[in-house]
Amino acid sequence: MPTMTDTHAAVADEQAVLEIDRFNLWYGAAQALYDVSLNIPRGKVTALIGPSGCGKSTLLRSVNRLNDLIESANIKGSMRLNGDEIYDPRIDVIELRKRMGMVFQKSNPFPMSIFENVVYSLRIDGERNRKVLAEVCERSLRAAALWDEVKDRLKESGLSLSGGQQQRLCIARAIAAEPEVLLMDEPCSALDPLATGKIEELIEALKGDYSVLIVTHNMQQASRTSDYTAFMYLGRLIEYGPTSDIFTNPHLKETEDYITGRFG
Ligand SMILES: Nc1ncnc2c1ncn2[C@@H]1O[C@H](COP(=O)(O)OP(=O)(O)OP(=O)(O)O)[C@@H](O)[C@H]1O
Repeated sequence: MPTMTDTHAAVADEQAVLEIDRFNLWYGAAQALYDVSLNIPRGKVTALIGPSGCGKSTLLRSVNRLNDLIESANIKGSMRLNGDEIYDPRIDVIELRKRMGMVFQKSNPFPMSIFENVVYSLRIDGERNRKVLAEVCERSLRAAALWDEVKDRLKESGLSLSGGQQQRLCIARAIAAEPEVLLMDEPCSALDPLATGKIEELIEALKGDYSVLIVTHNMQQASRTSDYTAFMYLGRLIEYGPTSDIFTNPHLKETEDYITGRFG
């Protein structure tokens, strides 16, 4: 197994929103990430793929420091969000997390109305202007491709929506906060194919306006929705490049074996 990442030259043409530099993570004595270096481009969708247990979720959760909540976790290395060191001991983690959106495997609407779910981050920041709240709500629901389905029921509970709608509501809530990067951890794994298709279309539509880093088990999903793909194996980043190249013309045999289903 190669210990150096094969990063395709095209990645260097992109402007990075997130720079991950020789990042290592241990759970107690067990190392889960080894010297991972990758730049996540601005305004693009980047997919993290790889077999179960290779460290995809660990890497994603490290970006917004969710791994701080795990006592046994220790890190070495650097991550920068628009130039700011994420692991700077002086950084305010709450403020840092506000700069990122996070969408989990299982949708997690708050037990409140659809409207209040979407404008939640603005409420936290003390926004009271109804016109502003209504505008942000509509814009975010439109961006999350949910507006037409819910515009007449904004006062109903977010929990009254279908699973797929709930996941789009969570994306709308994340978008409303204008995140610098949107992190998605297998956002379709609990959804049926129809709802999955809608989320995939939505992710495609977010390109350009948003920088998305998405963990997925599903290679078709990675190839359909992402501009760049990073292949991880056993805690290492093996190959990283434009999605079309990774899927049709990978440089490494390990990547080819994985994407053609020979293991994983
Ligand atoms: N909280 C934890 N404590 C100890 N070990 C952990 C913890 N979370 C993950 N691990 C271990 O770290 C390694 C990477 O796990 P991780 O969940 O990041 O992989 P993954 O690629 O996201 O897997 P999957 O696709 O199955 O979700 C695995 O060996 C896992 O058992």
